[in-house]
Amino acid sequence: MAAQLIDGAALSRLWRARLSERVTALKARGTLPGLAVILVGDNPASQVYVRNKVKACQEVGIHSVLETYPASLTEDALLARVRALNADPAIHGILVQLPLPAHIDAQRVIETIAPEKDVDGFHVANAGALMVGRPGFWPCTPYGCMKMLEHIGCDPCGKHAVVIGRSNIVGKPMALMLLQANATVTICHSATADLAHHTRQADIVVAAVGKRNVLTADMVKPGAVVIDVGMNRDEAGKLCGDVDFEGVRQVAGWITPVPGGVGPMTITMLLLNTVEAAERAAR
Ligand SMILES: Nc1nc2c(c(=O)[nH]1)N[C@@H](CN(C=O)c1ccc(C(=O)N[C@@H](CCC(=O)O)C(=O)O)cc1)CN2
Ligand SMILES: [Mg+2]
Repeated sequence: MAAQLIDGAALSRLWRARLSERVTALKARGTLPGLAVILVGDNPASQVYVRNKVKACQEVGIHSVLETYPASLTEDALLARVRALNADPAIHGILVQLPLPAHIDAQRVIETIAPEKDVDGFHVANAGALMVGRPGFWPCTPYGCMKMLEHIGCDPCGKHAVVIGRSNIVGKPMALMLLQANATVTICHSATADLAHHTRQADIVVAAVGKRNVLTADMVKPGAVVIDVGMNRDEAGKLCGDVDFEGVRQVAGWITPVPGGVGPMTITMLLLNTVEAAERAAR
């Protein structure tokens, strides 16, 4: 039997309806949640993502401010903008769209965002909070994956989860979230000797490499939950993930599509973090 689909767009609609109610409650108490979105340069994919973020804010009643700058913006100028937003009481969340132009030190920019406004969850203070299990902000993509697991009733406790990829924004935080949920976690990466050996043992596989067909049907245990974080283009220019979807869906128990899977949930978790930031500020 073919795998069941984990519909990230539908789950997003559910979450966004709940978030609208939290925004209404905040407004009634005199707080309008505010998100600042900064885009530097003209990366076409980034332009789509920030536009979708602004649109999603409108949907749930969050006030958003989009600031766009040319790729020639200096690092100092960007840091000055971030510091000004840190001091702005109308702004509860600050997001700097990645990637940044090569002359800007992205990590330095992220470390300049006040941790309590770092709704991307990329600041070391938030990464550290996740590491030790303290409250903070969780990075949106892996957070969205956890919500998808919860939604299908997949409790990671006691399960073997294999995360393919070790980036700071997806792979590493994903592994920590699964560990916090009491999964046995294996992290695989470009130097892993026999990837299939690991993935075949997994109850949950998260593919977050940025390369097509990293996971094929022969690498998956029957019934496994497969989450595809990849965002690639095939030869025809069609959007696809890291997973060979047509093959793997014949073996897996659950699978996320691309598009319409993890992507929409990433934006929804940004909304959740922003509402949470405003609620914390209003306490
Ligand atoms: N500051 C950040 N930068 C980046 C992040 C991030 O979380 N914070 N993640 C990615 C890009 N990203 C969000 O910014 C993102 C990527 C994709 C989607 C999405 O909804 N994808 C759709 C398809 C969209 C399309 O048609 O191109 C889908 O999967 O259905 C949302 C957010 C890197 N940068
Ligand atoms: Mg750089």
